[in-house]
Amino acid sequence: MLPFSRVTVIGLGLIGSSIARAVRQHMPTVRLTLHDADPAVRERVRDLDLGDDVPDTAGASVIDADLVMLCVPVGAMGAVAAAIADDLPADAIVSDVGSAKTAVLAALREALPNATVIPGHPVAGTENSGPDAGFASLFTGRFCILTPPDGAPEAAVVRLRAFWEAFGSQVEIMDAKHHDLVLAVTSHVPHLIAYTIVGTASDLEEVTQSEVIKYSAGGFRDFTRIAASDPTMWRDVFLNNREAVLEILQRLTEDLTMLQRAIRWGDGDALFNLFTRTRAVRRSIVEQGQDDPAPDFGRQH
Ligand SMILES: NC(=O)c1ccc[n+]([C@@H]2O[C@H](COP(=O)([O-])OP(=O)(O)OC[C@H]3O[C@@H](n4cnc5c(N)ncnc54)[C@H](O)[C@@H]3O)[C@@H](O)[C@H]2O)c1
Ligand SMILES: O=C(O)C(=O)C[C@]1(C(=O)O)C=C[C@@H](O)C=C1
Repeated sequence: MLPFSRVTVIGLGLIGSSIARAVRQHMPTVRLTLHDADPAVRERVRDLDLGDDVPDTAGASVIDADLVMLCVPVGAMGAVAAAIADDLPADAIVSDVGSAKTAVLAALREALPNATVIPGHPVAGTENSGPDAGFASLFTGRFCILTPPDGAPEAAVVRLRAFWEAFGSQVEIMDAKHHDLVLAVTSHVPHLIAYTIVGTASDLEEVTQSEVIKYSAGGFRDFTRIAASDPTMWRDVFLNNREAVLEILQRLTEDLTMLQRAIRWGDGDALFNLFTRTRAVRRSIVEQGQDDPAPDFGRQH
């Protein structure tokens, strides 16, 4: 049996449009209602025929929903929740896909104090944005982390888990604060490093823009992919996961200083030992199949 029969997705960019496509593919009988604040996006979503209905207001899109999935930038979650508050059915489950969880949970609970709110985060994405960037298999073989607050109804968590598992995601349950620390290490600070190195390279007066493009065949090219990620989304992630990001940045700064000293004083052992350890990390990720864009978690889809 399907966990939900009337799903509303608000925010039809990369993630929202991927969810819409995955719902169509894996749950074709679900009634799918889609809304985006941007009229051009709504028009495109209608052209792409991603849902059954594309109302012009957020309120109208949730009137008979049993699941409302918020797929807007983290900084817009509170405003969207406030916009649907009057029209949300009492038994609907509200979830989201935001990359930071503590701030989103607080914003959703403030705007929707009586609703069942179960935040989530599919750990899957690309550097692209908008309704054309989405694809149905984005979540297949990827983790989706749910961060239910204390006292969240277990039945609601079970239904949301079933929703993501239908897309082939592996669902994990985590405390929101712990999520934010883990993701600061594995996603947020790595993006900041990519933004920094690409920014530094393009600022260097001795190196021209054309040389940056010409010689970016190797590692730098991988950084440029990450540094092409959506500016609004990432501005909001850093402003809404301040504490954890600053804590990890402090650690990173200390480690960089240690490396600076090793290079200055010719301490080859320190460099060699670190690089040996990091090579082992990469190899264990590859062995676990996590470098594969769609590892098989042993489930039939
Ligand atoms: N891009 C990724 O790799 C990735 C991965 C996992 C989670 N996320 C999270 O998913 C969310 C969406 O990211 P995305 O990459 O799909 O962004 P996106 O820029 O592709 O799409 C966001 C959409 O939200 C719409 N929007 C903005 N404010 C709105 C509002 N107030 N009401 C209705 N619609 C509004 C925009 O018009 C846009 O169409 C973010 O919270 C992000 O942190 C992103
Ligand atoms: O592969 C990418 O382009 C991503 O950045 C995806 C990525 C990540 O850091 O892993 C980015 C943000 C998310 O919240 C989840 C996934």
